[in-house]
Parts: sequence; C-alpha cells; structure tokens
Amino acid sequence: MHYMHPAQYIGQEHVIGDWTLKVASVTPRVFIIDNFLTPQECHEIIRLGVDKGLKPSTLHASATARETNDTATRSSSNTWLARDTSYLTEDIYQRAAKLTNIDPDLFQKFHETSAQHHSIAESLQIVRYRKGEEYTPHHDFVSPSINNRFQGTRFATLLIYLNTVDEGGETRFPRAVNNYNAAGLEISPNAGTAVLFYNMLEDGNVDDLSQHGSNKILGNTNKWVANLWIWDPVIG
Ligand SMILES: O=C(O)CCC(=O)C(=O)O
Ligand SMILES: [Fe+2]
Repeated sequence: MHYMHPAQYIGQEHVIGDWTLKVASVTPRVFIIDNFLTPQECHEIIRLGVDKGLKPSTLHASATARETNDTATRSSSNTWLARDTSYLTEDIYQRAAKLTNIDPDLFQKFHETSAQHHSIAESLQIVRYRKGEEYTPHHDFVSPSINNRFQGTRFATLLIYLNTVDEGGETRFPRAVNNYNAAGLEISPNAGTAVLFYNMLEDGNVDDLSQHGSNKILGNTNKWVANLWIWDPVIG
C-alpha cells in the first residue's frame, strides 16, 4: 500500500509545502486542499479539455479500468488529458505526487526500471456537467477478476474543481459517518480547490464508505472538474 495521510478528527490539518490538507471526513478519509490550482490554471485545463473534445461519459471508461456492475448513472461529458499534454498537466502530476507522498516516477507511463510496470496514475479526466446533470453515488474502485492474484484497483482519487458552482453540483459522500453523525458529507465546488480521498483502507481492502457522487446541477453554471486516479502499487 501507498502512504495514506492520517485522518484522526475533522478539521485536522497537514501542511505540505504551500498546501494545507484539511480533514473533512475521518471515515471515509477525505481531505480538502484549497488553492491547488490558480484560477488561470483552471481556465487553461478547461481550454485543453474543450480543445480535445468532450464525449458523453460512460462508467469507469479508461484504458486500465473495467466497467463494474455499478448501477450508477452518469450524465456528464468528459475527455482525457495525458500527463505529457502540456507543462501544466506535467506540473499537476508533480503536484499530485507531492500531495499524496508518492514517487512522481510511478506516475510515468512506464516505470524507468521496468518496461512492464505501467503507470499507477491514469490520464487526467476532464468532466463537464450541465444543468440537470449528475453522477449518482458510486465507488471509484473497480472489482478485478477474482482470478487476478493482485487485486489492484484505484487507491486514491484527486478531484480538482475547475470552477465555482453556486447552485447544486456538490460532491456528496452519503455513507460518511463522522462523530456519530450520519448526515453524510457534501462539498461545494470552489475553483482551484482539490479533494483527495482514499478508496481503499490501510489494510489493502476497498473502502465501501468511499461511495460518492455529484449532486445535480441546479443553475445555469456548468460544473467542471478534473479527476486523477491513482492505483495501488501492486502491479500484477
Ligand atoms: O464531480 C464530482 O463531484 C464527483 C465526480 C466523480 O465522482 C467521478 O467522476 O468519479
Ligand atoms: Fe467518483
């Protein structure tokens, strides 16, 4: 397993360089990081996404992830930006490595020391939700075949808000139970803020409580996010 930032109580802070990771939930482990991107960087990522071309989202569509039997519905559109798209995307991978305390080399397409070892980071997924669009609660981990000895899956999610949404569009963790309060957790999208959460537990099992979704967009402001999924290091 990779290193996991501790989350002992809500409001606990970890300082990494210029960032402060603030614990928003202990179970599941969710951290909020303000000013992960500047407003200009947010615009630039949206522009790169628009230039690439957005397509209606499917569930867990990526080179590495397989579809699960999740019944979640996802009405947004998205595209993928590889790490080497621009200086900015390269920098975002470097920042993500620093933030998660993971060797940035592991986020390269191929690990230097072994051509068989694929990157543990997916391409950056850019997502746009328009009015009325949502992503119902789901897990980001995928369930590998039970014949696969190494049950590798999405270890952590770095979700970056690329704009501020006034009406709806909150990220919701409906199963978050904290301080005996089962109301769940909702985070309003704020441009440049990142949310880091772990889809796995420290013992290597998946975390059922990491289930989350995006509330419906209620107003006329679209919601834009970037997802960076990081896999656990056991590569079969
Ligand atoms: O847009 C959000 O707030 C959550 C997105 C999400 O859960 C996903 O794309 O897997
Ligand atoms: Fe998700």
